[in-house]
Amino acid sequence: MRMAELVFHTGPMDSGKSTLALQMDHAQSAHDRQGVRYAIHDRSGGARITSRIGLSVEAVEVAGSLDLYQDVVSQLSRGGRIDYLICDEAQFYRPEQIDQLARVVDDLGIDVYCFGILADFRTELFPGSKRLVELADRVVEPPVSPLCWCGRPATHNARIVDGQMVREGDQVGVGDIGGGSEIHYEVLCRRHHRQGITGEISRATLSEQTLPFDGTKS
Ligand SMILES: Nc1ncnc2c1ncn2[C@@H]1O[C@H](COP(=O)(O)OP(=O)(O)O)[C@@H](O)[C@H]1O
Ligand SMILES: Cc1cn([C@H]2C[C@H](O)[C@@H](COP(=O)(O)O)O2)c(=O)[nH]c1=O
Repeated sequence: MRMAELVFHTGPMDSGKSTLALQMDHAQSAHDRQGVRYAIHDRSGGARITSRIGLSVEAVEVAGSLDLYQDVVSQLSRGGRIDYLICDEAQFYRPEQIDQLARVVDDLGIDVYCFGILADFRTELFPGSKRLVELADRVVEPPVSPLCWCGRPATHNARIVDGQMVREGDQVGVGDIGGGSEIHYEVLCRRHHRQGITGEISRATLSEQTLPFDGTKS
């Protein structure tokens, strides 16, 4: 018999994690398997799992005080059936909550699929992601990697505040990729994350280089 497992799907922002979470939920539920979806700090602002590809579904909000093991047990004791959990934005879960998820797998035989980014804009691991790497049966990268402006696979998340890439600030800052808002994110390769060269800086540098050498128009 197949053993239940704790799986961590991790990649940078915009790598299709929420899309995959929704696809897995859809695929599992198609065969009468019953699942519970959990999420926290979704970009939509609600208790939802939201994919940039346009899909969005309701989820249970993971408050900091929520004991995920007890939550599952209480749903089962009310007569519900649970075959799997889908846990999005798992980087924001507390490490204790990841331990509770491991217990759901081991003691209740329920599959737990987690999705989240590994590291923050400073390249430091989120505590929840660190615990997932420590406990997961498998750590899986999404099949499609987003690209840095230079064409290399993007592996790191940069935070942009008022147009500037920053390296200090609160670890949690819910936001989206792409410009438009005061705080947003851009995915970069390690080299350009380390050098602090965003797409905007690269475009500005390139256009300066293509101006006539004395800077005047002919
Ligand atoms: N208009 C679009 N057409 C096709 N794919 C898109 C479109 N917009 C976004 N995507 C893809 O959706 C994925 C981002 O999905 P999402 O699940 O929101 O990512 P994550 O949860 O990892 O931040 C990326 O692979 C991106 O290329
Ligand atoms: C790098 C980084 C990201 N966040 C936030 C920004 C988004 O709300 C989520 C990631 O969502 P996605 O579905 O993977 O795009 O995390 C943050 O709070 N702190 C960070 O350092």
